[in-house]
Amino acid sequence: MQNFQGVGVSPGRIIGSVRQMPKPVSEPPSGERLAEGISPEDAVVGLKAAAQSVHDELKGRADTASGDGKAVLEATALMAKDTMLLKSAAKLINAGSSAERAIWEAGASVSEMLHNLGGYMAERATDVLDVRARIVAELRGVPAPGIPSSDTPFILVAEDLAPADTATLNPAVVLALVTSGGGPQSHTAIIARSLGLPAVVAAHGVDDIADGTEVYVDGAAGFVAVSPSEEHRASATAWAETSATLAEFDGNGTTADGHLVPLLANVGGAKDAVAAAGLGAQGVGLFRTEFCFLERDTEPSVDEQAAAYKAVFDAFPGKKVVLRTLDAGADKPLPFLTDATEPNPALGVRGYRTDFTTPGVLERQLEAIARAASGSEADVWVMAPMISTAAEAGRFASLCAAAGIQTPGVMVEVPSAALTAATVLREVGFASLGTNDLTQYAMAADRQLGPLAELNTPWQPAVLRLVQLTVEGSAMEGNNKPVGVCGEAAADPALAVVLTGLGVTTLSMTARSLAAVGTVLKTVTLEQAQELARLALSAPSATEARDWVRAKLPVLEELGL
Ligand SMILES: C=C(OP(=O)(O)O)C(=O)O
Ligand SMILES: [Mg+2]
Repeated sequence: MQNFQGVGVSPGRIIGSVRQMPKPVSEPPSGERLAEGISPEDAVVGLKAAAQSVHDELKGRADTASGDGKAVLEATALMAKDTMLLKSAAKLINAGSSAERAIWEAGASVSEMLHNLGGYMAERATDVLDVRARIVAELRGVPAPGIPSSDTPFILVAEDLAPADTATLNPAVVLALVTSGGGPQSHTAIIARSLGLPAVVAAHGVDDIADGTEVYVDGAAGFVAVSPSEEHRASATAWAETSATLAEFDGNGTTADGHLVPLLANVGGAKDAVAAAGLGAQGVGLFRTEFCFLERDTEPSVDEQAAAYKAVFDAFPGKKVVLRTLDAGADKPLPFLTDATEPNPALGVRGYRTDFTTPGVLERQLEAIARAASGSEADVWVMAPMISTAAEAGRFASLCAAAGIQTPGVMVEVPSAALTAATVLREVGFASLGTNDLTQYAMAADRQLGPLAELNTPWQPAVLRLVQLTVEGSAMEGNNKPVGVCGEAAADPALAVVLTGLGVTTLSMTARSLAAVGTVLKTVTLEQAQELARLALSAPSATEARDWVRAKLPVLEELGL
């Protein structure tokens, strides 16, 4: 039996068979020629056959899909038979190029042409690149790129997942996620928690597990075992039973003694918002607006943005919705705002800083938000990501005021903002702690890197101290501005108790975690939460902070959390 130890990022114990995420298709070498003995005619016939089978595969998946997914798959399937694409590839083959290189180059020119046409056509540009990669994979006889399609449920093993993979991940067939890379705050972890899938990241060596191998995954312990034992089977069955009995969130975030901590949801668009409202979220604490436009390489119009935002506001009439302005860059590139060649993107022009290099986009976004808010019944708050100084906070507040937005705020996710919270909060109405980035920057550890996963946990006492300083800063000079948490820390029930003890006013998380956090929070008084916060702050390491706090919360073990 072979075991792998990684970092558990989303609880759940399950047994299933592995499917590896295929490696991205590499570019055929420039100038690659037709192999000896293959005539251009034969190569063209081979190319057409490969294109046809890519078309048939995508079409087959479209036939069983529904909604947005169906439309995307149908459009991509058609692209595989696009005459312009195949004709220009055939021309290159006739001039001596290999079929792989020919379709690669033809795909690049068709994609560029669509991109230059703008509007709807420009959105098809990435479909062409997807299709050419699939055709090359078919010609090479290797698996198609992207999340494997399957009718039978499987455990997805990957190096890491990109935010865009979410769109094609079907939670009905993916049972759990395991990655060899990725940190606890990576997008794989965020996606897993939002889908309620057990997940383990930074599990070194799992890339070598063969497709079809049966494994046991424990998403709380960060453990993966090949050839599950009887004990593992019993444990997976027990989890299936307890997870079904965890009471639904009753829409009232509170400690045992009635100290209210509203539990809000993190959403990326209207679909998430509707689901979150259904799961009892008391509002939205983080609306990641960049998630509405991840596939876009042109700036969405004000009308288009207003429609996307209003659809989220409409899911929460009379409730608070905290919208975050575009947080492009680093792990979430948006081609119309970010420079893909930056040497160090996490420390680069991302979040609010894109306004330095691409002025105008933020103002147009604020205009769209104001328009959407004025036609909705939600209580809309607006915050900027990656604020580092009080001056930036002040400028953001002025831009909001100019757009008619009443409640400006900031994300506190850069340590400088936490350390100067008193002056930052003088400029704006509220703060929301982004513990994912706050951890990455406090520990100088890229949140996407598996080998740094141990550093990259919000249980680090240094991170908890920054949370405490932010809360203290907010109370100084009579500011008393609300300070919430919207990083992944809020979704960890034990850490949610600690954060409450540190004095944060709201906790925002993936809606799937509301029930667990709500249940555990109700088992402690505010005073007990404060005691646990002191305990965590005094720990010499993240592991001890977590272990010490968990030992005082036996309810976690009882619920399998
Ligand atoms: C909530 C956060 O923002 P994101 O994960 O989108 O960077 C964070 O950094 O904690
Ligand atoms: Mg962040």
